[in-house]
Amino acid sequence: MRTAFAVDQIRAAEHALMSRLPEGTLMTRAATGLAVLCGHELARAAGRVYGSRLVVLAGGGDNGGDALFAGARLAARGARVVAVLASARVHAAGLAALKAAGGRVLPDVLAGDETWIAPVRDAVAAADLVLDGLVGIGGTGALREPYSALVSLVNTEAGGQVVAVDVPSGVDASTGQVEGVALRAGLTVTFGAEKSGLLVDPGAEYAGRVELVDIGLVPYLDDPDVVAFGRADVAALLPLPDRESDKYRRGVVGVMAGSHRYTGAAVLAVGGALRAGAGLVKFAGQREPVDQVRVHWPEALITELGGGVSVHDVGRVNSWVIGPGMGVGDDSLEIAREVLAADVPALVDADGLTLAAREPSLLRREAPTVITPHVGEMARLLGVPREHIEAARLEHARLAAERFGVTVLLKGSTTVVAEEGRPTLVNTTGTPFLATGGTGDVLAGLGGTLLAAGLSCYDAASCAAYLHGLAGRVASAGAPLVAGDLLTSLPEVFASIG
Ligand SMILES: NC(=O)C1=CN([C@@H]2O[C@H](COP(=O)(O)OP(=O)(O)OC[C@H]3O[C@@H](n4cnc5c(N)ncnc54)[C@H](OP(=O)(O)O)[C@@H]3O)[C@@H](O)[C@H]2O)[C@@H](O)CC1
Ligand SMILES: Nc1ncnc2c1ncn2[C@@H]1O[C@H](COP(=O)(O)OP(=O)(O)O)[C@@H](O)[C@H]1O
Ligand SMILES: [K+]
Repeated sequence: MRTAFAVDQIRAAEHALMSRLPEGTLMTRAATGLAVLCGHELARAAGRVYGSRLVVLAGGGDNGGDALFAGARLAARGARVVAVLASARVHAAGLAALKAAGGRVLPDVLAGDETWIAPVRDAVAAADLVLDGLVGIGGTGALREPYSALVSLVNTEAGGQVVAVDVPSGVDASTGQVEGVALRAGLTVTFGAEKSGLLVDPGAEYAGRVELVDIGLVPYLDDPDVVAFGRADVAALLPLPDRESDKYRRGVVGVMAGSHRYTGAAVLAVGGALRAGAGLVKFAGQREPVDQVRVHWPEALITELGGGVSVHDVGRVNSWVIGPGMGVGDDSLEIAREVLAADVPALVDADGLTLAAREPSLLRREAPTVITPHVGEMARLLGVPREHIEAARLEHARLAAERFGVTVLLKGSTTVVAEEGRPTLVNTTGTPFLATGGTGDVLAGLGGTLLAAGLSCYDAASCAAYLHGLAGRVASAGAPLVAGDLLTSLPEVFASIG
């Protein structure tokens, strides 16, 4: 399991650790680790450290100090290092070390004219590696000048590897938010512990690959702010059938999905539930989706609603999945009320969430509830513009979890799972090829089966996101996928988790 922390947690741990060590020890550890990793990058890109070209961007805080000391170490190994100073108050000892090792300083960025632009651009374009020590965890708000101009220049002109020191400048280390410009790194070398903002978009996208340098902070950190499951975490939670299993013990999933317009949603949600290992799937819906589910999944038990047949006729289930393609009319609202009145865990998706935005009491249940909104559905539920949600996924997923008292799986480029009292989970599997109609329906079925098998909402949502993302990768292999391909890939994914 990967763990990540917010800036105030890092600061508290840093404070506790620093009080036991001679001054400067942590920066020495950080800069040493940074220089080693940059050395590897240079060896890979330029074939060697000696003679390679390095540009160090240094801001006015300790982030700049780290970069200058790392630059000094690489200069001592024969790299040709030039520094660009973005503040009048750069780390004095770091700058002195760089100069003593043979590093040079480029023309004054702060002079107030534009004479610095051409030499800095040429140096950045020719560099084998650019080291971003402008702003780290001390950054607040959108980057100011000249930082933002330097970052824009590196983003457009860098010909070689770009390495962010601790955090890409312009990315909020706690939230991953970017106001204005931020540095696009190929590698982020972070110190002590991962920062939450490196795991969640947009920050994660700017960070590139993340390498951690251990500086001894771990014993001083409290519970993580954010976690990411790995294969072993999912394997430990996934229920596997044993000799005593029968279909009822494995879990009976009720699926309420589809409508005459959206028949496919029903087929995909039932497929997701079956392929995740449900003992039994009971499908309830209108005639058209019923006909389609019958054709595609003879394994499902079917209840056709209407004509005096209601949700009660479905009988006992261990969990409900409700929403994909079910429609948002008054009939659907009545059905949603009946389904969500059941005292079993429920996963509410898609149209179920549009109905809940209209009638929030639908989500006020005693039994455990997972909601799986995409950004548009989340915008309706919270009444905020979707751009705000995309910019601050952690914040809005947590807000919805608190406001509705449910577990929230917010879908999208970074899927996050939020539940009060638990670290927010960030899913690291997946592929942008999942952005195609119907893939969310498969996820809903998958999550419903894990709930029926007895997993908590948090575990079911987190495992479902992980498995769904892997299925996307297997199905896509770099090419477009269709939602049905996920169902074909799921057996391989489950087998690989073992
Ligand atoms: N944690 C640890 O254990 C260890 C941490 N270490 C390192 O310390 C780093 C934190 O250092 P830090 O506290 O000095 O802050 P830092 O990130 O350099 O930023 C402050 C500077 O940025 C500027 N600035 C801020 N916002 C800005 C904006 N929007 N636009 C423009 N400028 C902006 C701000 O300017 P000012 O507001 O002063 O004008 C000031 O100059 C951390 O990331 C890691 O690298 C390691 O050395 C050892 C172990
Ligand atoms: N850019 C992206 N990168 C990775 N996964 C994505 C991206 N966009 C969407 N997804 C995933 O694709 C799925 C889409 O689900 P959803 O929006 O509900 O579609 P539908 O309603 O058509 O089934 C979700 O699992 C979501 O996390
Ligand atoms: K930085």
